[in-house]
Amino acid sequence: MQHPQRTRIKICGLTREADVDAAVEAGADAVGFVFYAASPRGLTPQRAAVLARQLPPFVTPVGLFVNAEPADVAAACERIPNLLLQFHGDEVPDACERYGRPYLRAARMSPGFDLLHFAARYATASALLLDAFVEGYGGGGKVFDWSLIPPSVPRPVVLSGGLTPANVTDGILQVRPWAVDVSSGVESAKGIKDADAIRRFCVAVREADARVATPKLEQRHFLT
Ligand SMILES: O=C(O)c1ccccc1N[C@@H]1O[C@H](COP(=O)(O)O)[C@@H](O)[C@H]1O
Repeated sequence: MQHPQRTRIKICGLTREADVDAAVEAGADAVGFVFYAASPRGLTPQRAAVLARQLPPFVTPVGLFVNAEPADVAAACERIPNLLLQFHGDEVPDACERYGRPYLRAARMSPGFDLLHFAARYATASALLLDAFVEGYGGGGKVFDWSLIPPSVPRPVVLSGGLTPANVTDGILQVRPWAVDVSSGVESAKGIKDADAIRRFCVAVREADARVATPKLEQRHFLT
């Protein structure tokens, strides 16, 4: 019997109305807005709020922050009331929890990184987003060695880092994550998404789902 899980899809780093439409039409569950001035995908809360108003119900806006000032996170939360937070810098647990909102915590994966210790430290995270360790915190389009992920992680896992329409099926079959997240792998230029690549990415995720028979990661707390 086919496993009932539908891998959730987040398309990150959106900056244009047309890209939001493309992500929604392709079936994305979440779209990410980067509130990090050093990123070529960086947006102001005002601009992100305009894009977020385009989202239909059940598509979640996610705000990505890298060591942001609390006032800046709060300002984004005020502009986009249903914003799910994603912390992608060096934020300690208290800094992630202080807004009283669900949050994703990015883990920068490299050999020797202790993901289980990280998961225990960020036990209040809605999910751990696993990205490759790169200079400049993320969005580098770099794949990490998926075998670094322990077979059982006590939080839902969002697989990220260098995913593309060509490798996401393998990633899902190998890791069996709760969700996948992509940015540079569906771009034609930094901050400019390619609608066809977004569509092919989502099709590749569904192909993987169709091939998944049993969950690999421990996610029973989610499936009950
Ligand atoms: O997108 C960015 O510029 C960025 C900057 C700082 C931290 C994270 C960033 N992006 C996020 O990194 C992961 C992986 O991205 P990619 O698919 O490898 O390009 C993803 O969550 C991006 O949104």
